[in-house]
Amino acid sequence: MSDFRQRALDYHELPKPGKISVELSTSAATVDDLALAYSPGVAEPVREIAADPNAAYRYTAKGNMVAVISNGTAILGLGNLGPLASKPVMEGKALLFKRFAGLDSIDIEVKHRTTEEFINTVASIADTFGGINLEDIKAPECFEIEKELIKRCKVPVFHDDQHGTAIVTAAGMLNALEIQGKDIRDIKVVCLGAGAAAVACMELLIKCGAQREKIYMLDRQGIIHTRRKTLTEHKALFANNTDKRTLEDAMDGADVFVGVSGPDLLPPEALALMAPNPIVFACSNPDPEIKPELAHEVRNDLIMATGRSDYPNQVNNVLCFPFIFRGALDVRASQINDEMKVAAVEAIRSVSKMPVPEEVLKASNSESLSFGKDYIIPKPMDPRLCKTIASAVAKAAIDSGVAQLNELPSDYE
Ligand SMILES: NC(=O)C1=CN([C@@H]2O[C@H](COP(=O)(O)OP(=O)(O)OC[C@H]3O[C@@H](n4cnc5c(N)ncnc54)[C@H](OP(=O)(O)O)[C@@H]3O)[C@@H](O)[C@H]2O)C=CC1
Ligand SMILES: CC(=O)C(=O)O
Ligand SMILES: [Mg+2]
Repeated sequence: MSDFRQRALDYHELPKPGKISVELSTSAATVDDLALAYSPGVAEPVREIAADPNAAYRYTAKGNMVAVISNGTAILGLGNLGPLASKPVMEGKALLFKRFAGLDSIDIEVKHRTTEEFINTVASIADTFGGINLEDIKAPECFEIEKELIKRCKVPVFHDDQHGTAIVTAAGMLNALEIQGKDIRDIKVVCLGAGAAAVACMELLIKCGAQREKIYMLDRQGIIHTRRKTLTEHKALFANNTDKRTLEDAMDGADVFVGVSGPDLLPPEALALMAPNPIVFACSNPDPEIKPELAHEVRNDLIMATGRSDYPNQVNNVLCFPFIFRGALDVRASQINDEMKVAAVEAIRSVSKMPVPEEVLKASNSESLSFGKDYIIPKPMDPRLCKTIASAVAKAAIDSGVAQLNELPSDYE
């Protein structure tokens, strides 16, 4: 067994199995404490909440609690391995919520037969939480699930693989284009993958100025084009009126490659076909579409990013979901809308241009980091991310009319 594999297994097993636990937030030492916490005292907040559901924010942990919910149908790039196997990833997301944004989070893995059954299950428990983070649910079901749950739930529902990934990709891409001297309105984009992450990433890049007809999206059958039959609704939005059919056809002269598909799917020969000063976001986890070492061997003019922590330029939704929920929950937003997403993109971009604090250099084993080809996006452990993104998101929620609280928390300024 490789050393890293054993270390990863030990990390999850020891000192006790898993990565999260529940801690008490108040005293439960004496008879008097128990009389307040449980019977008879607990009846008082029960009555308050029965009279006014908003009182749950005052008397329970709801307002600082996010559920991470999956059915395990698209676990990272590992595929459909079922709900239970997704648990380490979902516990991991809960760990990241707590570590980076101080949000309490619990993972819930749902076994279901139909999409409707999944939707009903989540809708039935949604009120317990301040927000719902959907994770690793495959396309095309993820689109209907999110749309229906947004309609049915009073708390924000956010499919992280769609929007968290899109926000971080857009932030990193706008920065990378600036460094490579390319205009988003002119770029030819290849997107390998046509699922949850791909569709949302390309839609957000289009909102940022990319042209739909210059995007070539590929699935397992090659380029999605207008003569293909039986395309799903979301793939059809990207059907390109082209004679190109293969990845190599699409890569010829491309400025940007976004990989949200699977491991080692970008051959070096295809990378060699790209235009000068290309941008390659090989975001599949845990193994990217091309290994950075190999990509740098083929091109010395590229900007290279992956979804992993152990290479420069980690384009990963961890840079978004803890902070976007922090901002949304702090003003009790009823949803996470486009205004809040765009605010998050700009906030992430702004942190990447600030001088990097010593503690971040230390945590990332770097001697220096400054905005450039190997630092297009901040490191997740940058303590400025939380305040910068959360406050931008909370302000956008207030300005766009979806916040129930119309003032930022006092510690934001
Ligand atoms: N870095 C980050 O932050 C994130 C990275 N990702 C990564 O993106 C990938 C996809 O995730 P997600 O969108 O949630 O999953 P989905 O299951 O929704 O989509 C997967 C897509 O990849 C395509 N695909 C798979 N294998 C191939 C192949 N051999 N050739 C071409 N296309 C292929 C599928 O094609 P088809 O439609 O034909 O089945 C499908 O369109 C994963 O590797 C995941 O780790 C996801 C979210 C965040
Ligand atoms: C990062 C992530 O959410 C994924 O790879 O699915
Ligand atoms: Mg995911």
